[in-house]
Amino acid sequence: MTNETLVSLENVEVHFEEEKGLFDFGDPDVVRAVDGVSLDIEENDVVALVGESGCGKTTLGKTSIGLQRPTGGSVRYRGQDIWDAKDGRGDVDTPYDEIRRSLQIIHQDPGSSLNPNRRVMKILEAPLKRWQEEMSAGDRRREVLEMLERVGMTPPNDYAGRYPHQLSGGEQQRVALIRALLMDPDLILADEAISALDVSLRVEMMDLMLELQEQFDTSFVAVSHDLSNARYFASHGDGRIGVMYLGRLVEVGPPEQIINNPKHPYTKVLRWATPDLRAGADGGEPPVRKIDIPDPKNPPAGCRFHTRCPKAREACRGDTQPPAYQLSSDHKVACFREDDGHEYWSSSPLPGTDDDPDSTESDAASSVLD
Ligand SMILES: Nc1ncnc2c1ncn2[C@@H]1O[C@H](COP(=O)(O)OP(=O)(O)OP(=O)(O)O)[C@@H](O)[C@H]1O
Repeated sequence: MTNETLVSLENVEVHFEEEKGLFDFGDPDVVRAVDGVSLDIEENDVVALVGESGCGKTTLGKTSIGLQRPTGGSVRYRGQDIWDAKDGRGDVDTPYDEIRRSLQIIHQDPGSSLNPNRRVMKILEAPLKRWQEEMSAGDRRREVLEMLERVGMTPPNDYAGRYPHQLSGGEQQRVALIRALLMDPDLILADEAISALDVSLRVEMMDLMLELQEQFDTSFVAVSHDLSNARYFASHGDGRIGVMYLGRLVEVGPPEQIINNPKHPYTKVLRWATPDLRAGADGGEPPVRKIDIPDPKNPPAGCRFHTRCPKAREACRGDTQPPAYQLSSDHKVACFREDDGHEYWSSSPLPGTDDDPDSTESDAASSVLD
C-alpha cells in the first residue's frame, strides 16, 4: 500500500430530510445517515465497512465515490473537492468527468444494473467506447475477450454473446466487475457485492476482486453486514475494517486488531453477533444492555452507543461525542475509555452497566443483531 491519499473524507455529514405528508406542517424529520465521519482512503487500499442494517455504510460508501452529495464536511479526490468540481466552484484541478470515471461501483444485485437487452460484449464495450475513443473496434473486442478470460469466463466468445439473464449470479457479478475495471478506476465501491451469491462462491469472488485489485492498481471500499467476510477481504487485501454505528465510524483498524483485540464496546458486540468469530470470552451473554437500535432520526446525545453499552457512564451521555483516538498509525477508536485522563473515569456508571454496583444480572437479551 502506498501512502498517497486517493479520497479524503473530512467530517462528512449526510442528513436526509424525510418527506412529510400533505397536511403535516411540522419540521421535517432528519435521518442522520452519516454524521461526522473522517476517513482517508489510500491508493491500493482496502476498507471494509461493517455495521448493523441502517447504520450508514452504503451512504458513506456512496459519498466516498461522489455518488451521494454530503450535507456537511468535504470529500476530496486527490486533493480536489469533488462537489466543487461538479458545481464548477473555484479553481478546478481535476475535472468532474475524470473523477466520475475514477470512482466506480458494483452493486449487490448486478442483474438489475446490467442492461437486459444487451449482450455481454456490447455491455463491456460501452465504457471503452466512452473513455478510450481512439481505440479501434478490433482492439476493443480483444480487450473485452481478454478480460472475460481473466475472470474465468471461458470460452470468452461464448460468454460475450450471451444476455445477462443467460448468466448465473456469480457470472453477472464478474461482468459488473469487468465493466467497472474497464473504466480504469482508482477506487471501486463494492456495495454488498457478494451477499447475494451462494456462500461457496463468496470467497471465490473476494479472491478475484483482490487479484484484480493488484493487477489494476485499484482501491476497494467494500460494504458488508458480515464481519467474517469483512475480515477475509480486509486481511487478504492488507487493508482495514471500519465499524459503523448510527452514522458514526466508531473504530477503524487492521482486521486482526478489530477481531482479536477490539477496543470499542460496539465492535465487541459485532464480533459476538458473528457466529464464526464468537468464541472464548464472547461465548456467553451478548456484551450489550439493550437489543433495540435507537432511531437514527433521534440519536442519543453524547456517545451514540451509550444506551446499549455495558461500559457506559454519565460522561458518555453528555453533549460531546467521543473523538477518534489514534491508537496506532492505522487504528482509531471513538470511545472515551481510550483517554486515561477523561472525566469518564471519575463519572458514575449508568444503571445496568458492568460497573454499576446495584446491577444484578445483565439484562441483555439473547439475540442482538438481525
Ligand atoms: N435517500 C434516502 N432518503 C432518506 N433516508 C435515507 C436515504 N438513503 C438512506 N436513508 C436512511 O439512512 C440510514 C442509513 O442508510 P444506509 O442504507 O446507508 O445504511 P446501511 O448501513 O447501508 O444499511 P443496509 O445494510 O440495510 O443497507 C437509514 O436509516 C436509511 O433509511
